[in-house]
Amino acid sequence: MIETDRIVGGQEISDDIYVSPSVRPKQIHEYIGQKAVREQLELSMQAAKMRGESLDHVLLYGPPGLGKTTLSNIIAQEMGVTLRQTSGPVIEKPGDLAAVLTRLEPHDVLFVDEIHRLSPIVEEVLYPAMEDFQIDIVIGEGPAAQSVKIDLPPFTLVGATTRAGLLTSPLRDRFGLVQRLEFYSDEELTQIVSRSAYILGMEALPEGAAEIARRSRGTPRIANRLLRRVRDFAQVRGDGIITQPIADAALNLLEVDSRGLDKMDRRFLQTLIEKFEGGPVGIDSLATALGEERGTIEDVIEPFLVQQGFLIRTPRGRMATSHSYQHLDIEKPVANQ
Ligand SMILES: Nc1ncnc2c1ncn2[C@@H]1O[C@H](COP(=O)(O)OP(=O)(O)OP(=O)(O)O)[C@@H](O)[C@H]1O
Ligand SMILES: [Mg+2]
Repeated sequence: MIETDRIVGGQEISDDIYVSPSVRPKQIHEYIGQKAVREQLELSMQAAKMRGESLDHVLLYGPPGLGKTTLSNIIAQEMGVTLRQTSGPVIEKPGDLAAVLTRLEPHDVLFVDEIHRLSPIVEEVLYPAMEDFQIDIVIGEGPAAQSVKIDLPPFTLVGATTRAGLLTSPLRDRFGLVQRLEFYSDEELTQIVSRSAYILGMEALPEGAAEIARRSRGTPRIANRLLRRVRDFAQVRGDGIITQPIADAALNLLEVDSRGLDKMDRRFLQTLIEKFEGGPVGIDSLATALGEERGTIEDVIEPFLVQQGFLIRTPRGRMATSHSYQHLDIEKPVANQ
């Protein structure tokens, strides 16, 4: 099974809490990369401010650890308003949502993480709240029950999800700004690593930062995590300075390979190649062979492998690319068509 504290996983793990708050960018100019998203948001925020209105509702989606929470904090900061945070699974009943909404001040940002996990009855309450800044709540029970309309101050809902495909279309349609966060380039991640090292008072040479960046799977959260591990190694086995050879040795020890793949990724590709002749094979057969849940494979393993060209998803199933064979050093059989 996949360890929940997978070192190259995009999800937040216990280890991250020591580093994330201090290195999290607070202003938009500190937010590295995601140029298109940043430009769009800056424009919309400026326009909203000029009109004295609240910013349109924003939906941020993309794999974990790419900076959705960070960006929502920045939006509130740039708009000069308070950020209220909650998440889909936390809001169990319509009343929970009503309580959050009625406490908002004009133009506040309400951040709803994992918005795809809102229950349908809660979602119903959200529609008029987003559209007309109004909610209908039911007071009392049985025949005496009464529906009451409550006006809300204009606010901005920032929804975040790793699974945009799971959003219902009425919810999705109510966001004025829908932005997809992309994996970061090696150059952008190098900047992120260097910036974090500086903030944390570490000495990292540019090649050392670049080595960590290359192995961080396009994900700032992973880059910051690997940086901390490399620092430990540098202190114990070196002189504390993060050089390229030190970063390389530390990451090899952690079994994060030159492309950022870990044991789990390699096992996935190996199974696909060795048990299924490289595919195409259905996701369910692969899941069974690996003893993993289908959802985990789809969310946690595949996106990065697809993005890096190790894997393709076809209507007939998953297929390993020649890139995979090369990376695992397995000879690709000549097709006999
Ligand atoms: N553009 C960026 N520039 C610099 N650092 C960043 C950037 N984006 C994210 N980070 C760093 O990566 C860490 C993870 O980001 P964040 O918590 O915003 O991810 P997320 O997309 O909300 O993930 P999740 O889906 O797990 O909620 C942050 O602590 C921050 O330090
Ligand atoms: Mg988050």
